[in-house]
Amino acid sequence: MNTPSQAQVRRAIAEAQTIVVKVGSSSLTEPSGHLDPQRLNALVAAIARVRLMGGRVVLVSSGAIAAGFGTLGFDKRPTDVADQQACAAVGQGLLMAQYEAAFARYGLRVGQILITVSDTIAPQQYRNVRRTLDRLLDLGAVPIINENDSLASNEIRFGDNDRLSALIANIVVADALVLLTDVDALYTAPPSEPGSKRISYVPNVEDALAKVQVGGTGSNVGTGGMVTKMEAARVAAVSGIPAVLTCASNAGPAMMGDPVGTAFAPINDRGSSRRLWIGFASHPQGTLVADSGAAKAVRGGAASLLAAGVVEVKGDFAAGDAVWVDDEQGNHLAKGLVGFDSEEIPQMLGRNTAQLKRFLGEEYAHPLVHRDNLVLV
Ligand SMILES: Nc1ncnc2c1ncn2[C@@H]1O[C@H](COP(=O)(O)OP(=O)(O)O)[C@@H](O)[C@H]1O
Ligand SMILES: N[C@@H](CCC(=O)OP(=O)(O)O)C(=O)O
Repeated sequence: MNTPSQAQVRRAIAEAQTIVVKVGSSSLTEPSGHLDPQRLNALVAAIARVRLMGGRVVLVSSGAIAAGFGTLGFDKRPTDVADQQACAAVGQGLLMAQYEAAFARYGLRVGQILITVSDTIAPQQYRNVRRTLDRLLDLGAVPIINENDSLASNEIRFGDNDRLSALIANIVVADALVLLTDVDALYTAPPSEPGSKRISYVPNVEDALAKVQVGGTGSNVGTGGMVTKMEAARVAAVSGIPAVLTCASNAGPAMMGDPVGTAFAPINDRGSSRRLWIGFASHPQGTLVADSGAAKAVRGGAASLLAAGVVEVKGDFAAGDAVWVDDEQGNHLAKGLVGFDSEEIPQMLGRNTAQLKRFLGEEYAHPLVHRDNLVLV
C-alpha cells in the first residue's frame, strides 16, 4: 500500500465512523488518587459531540486504580497486587458512576465491559466480546472498557490499556484509534530530556520505533509510558487503522482531524480482526513442531497445519488454546488456536486425513490448526 500523506491520515480520522478512544489514568485523576471530574467531563463532552453526530465511539478508560487508592486511604499508588486489585474494585465503580452521570447529560447511555486476557483468547469469549460491543454500538450506547484488574492474575494480564485498545479497535473494526495521555504528542525522546522534538506525523511506525527514544510513564499513576502507546500505534498501523496520540484536552480536535498530537499512518490494508487478535493477544500454552514440508506450507501463509506434518507436541493445552508452531530448528513460525487437546495429538502425528478417519474416527480428520486460526509471526 502507498504511504498516505499526513493530511490523508487526518482526514481518515475525521471521517471515521467507528472510533476507539483510549484515555490514561493521569488524564482522569489527581496524583492523590482521586478522580478529577472536570477533566473527565471535558473528555465526555468531546466524545458526546462525535457520538451525537452519528459516530460510534468505544472508550477504553484506565483510571480504576488511580481513582481508588486515595479513596481507600493510600497516599500513593500501591505496589502490592492485592492492594491494587482492591483499589481497582473501588475505583472502577467511582469511574463508571462519573461516566454514567456525565454521558447522561447528553442523553447517552454507557455500558461497562471489563476484560481479562484469559477471557478473550478463548474463541467463544472473543465472539461474546465482539457481539456485546457491536450490539451496544448498534443501540447507540458508549461501551466503556477496562481491564478487569480485580480478577486479572499478575502473570497473564494486559497490564496497560494501550495494547488492549488497539485490540479492541480490531474487534470493532474501528476506522481510527485515538490515544489520549498527559503529553501533547510523541517526542523524539522523553519530553523531560533537553532537545527532544515534537513529532506530528509518523508515516511508518515500525521505522519510527528504531529512531524514537521512548521511555516509561512520566506520572505516578500511569503504567505503560510511551513504550506501550507506540506498541498500540504499531498494532493499529499493521491492522490498517490510522491512529492519533495527544493529550486528553485535545480529544475534540484530534477526533475532528485537526493537526494536533502525532498522527500514525496505517502500514497495511485491513486484516481479519480474529487473526490479528490471535497474533497479538494470545499467550501460547504449548508448541507443535512442524517438519520441513509443513513448515514451508505454514510459511506460505495459506495452509492449515495438518497432523501429517507435525513431528512433536510440547506442553499441556486444551482445544481452543493458543500454541506456537515451530520448525525443527526451534524457530517460531506462527501462532495458532489448536483444535485438539495436547494428550489427543501424539496418536495423530504423521497421519494423513484418510488414516486419521480410518484409525481414530471422523472427529480426528481435521487440521491440528486451521488456517483461519493461524497467524504468521
Ligand atoms: N518519546 C516520548 N514522547 C512523549 N512522551 C514520552 C516519550 N517517552 C516517554 N514518555 C512519557 O510517557 C508518558 C505517558 O505515558 P503514561 O504516563 O503511561 O500515560 P497514561 O497514563 O496516559 O497511559 C508521558 O507523560 C511521558 O513522560
Ligand atoms: N487498568 C488500570 C490501568 C492500566 C493502564 O493502562 O494505565 P494507564 O497507563 O494510565 O493507561 C486501571 O484502570 O487502573
